[in-house]
Amino acid sequence: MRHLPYFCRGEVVKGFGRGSRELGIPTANFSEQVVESFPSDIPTGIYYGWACVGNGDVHKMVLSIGWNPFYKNIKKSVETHIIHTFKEDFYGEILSIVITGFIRPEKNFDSLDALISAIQEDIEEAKRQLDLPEHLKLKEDNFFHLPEGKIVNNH
Ligand SMILES: Cc1cc2nc3c(=O)[nH]c(=O)nc-3n(C[C@H](O)[C@H](O)[C@H](O)COP(=O)(O)O)c2cc1C
Ligand SMILES: Nc1ncnc2c1ncn2[C@@H]1O[C@H](COP(=O)(O)OP(=O)(O)O)[C@@H](O)[C@H]1O
Ligand SMILES: [Mg+2]
Repeated sequence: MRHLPYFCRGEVVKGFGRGSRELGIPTANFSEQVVESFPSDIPTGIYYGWACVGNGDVHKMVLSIGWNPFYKNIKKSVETHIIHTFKEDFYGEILSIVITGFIRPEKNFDSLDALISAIQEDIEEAKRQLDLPEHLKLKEDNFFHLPEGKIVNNH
């Protein structure tokens, strides 16, 4: 895919609160400004890559870009589920991500359980793909060691 790997950094803001409450899968949502900075021709859908909160460790992640057809959102969102258990929320912190691969387009589902199962499969797929050398090497990218506070999107 032409835009990948895609590097992005931005503040974590509040979404609808459904990720943890309804799905049991929290997603760190980027601000509208960061969502608008994404290339308009990057396909909506589910991606995987690496993520780090503030100056923390780099973890595997899955990412959703789009309108969440199951919930029929009016505004496009970019949401990262970090494959790691955090002790606390991190609203207001700077999240740095590199998107390295595409999994599938966004879909609608007949039930909440079907959506949750699909996301769990995405997480397993992301874990497998990110262990491959071509994706693993981006975990060590200098992007994750830039001085904090500097907002850099894809450069
Ligand atoms: C890996 C992953 C895959 C997702 N796939 C879909 C999808 O196919 N269709 C959909 O409507 N929403 C999908 N979502 C988005 C969830 O609906 C969304 O994260 C949830 O509504 C939480 O939103 P919130 O952050 O506003 O609370 C996906 C989210 C993740 C992390
Ligand atoms: N592993 C994780 N991945 C993403 N966010 C997490 C994780 N663990 C805790 N969080 C916290 O949960 C919040 C997301 O939960 P969510 O229910 O999706 O709420 P919101 O709708 O406000 O995005 C994140 O902003 C972050 O502070
Ligand atoms: Mg969220």
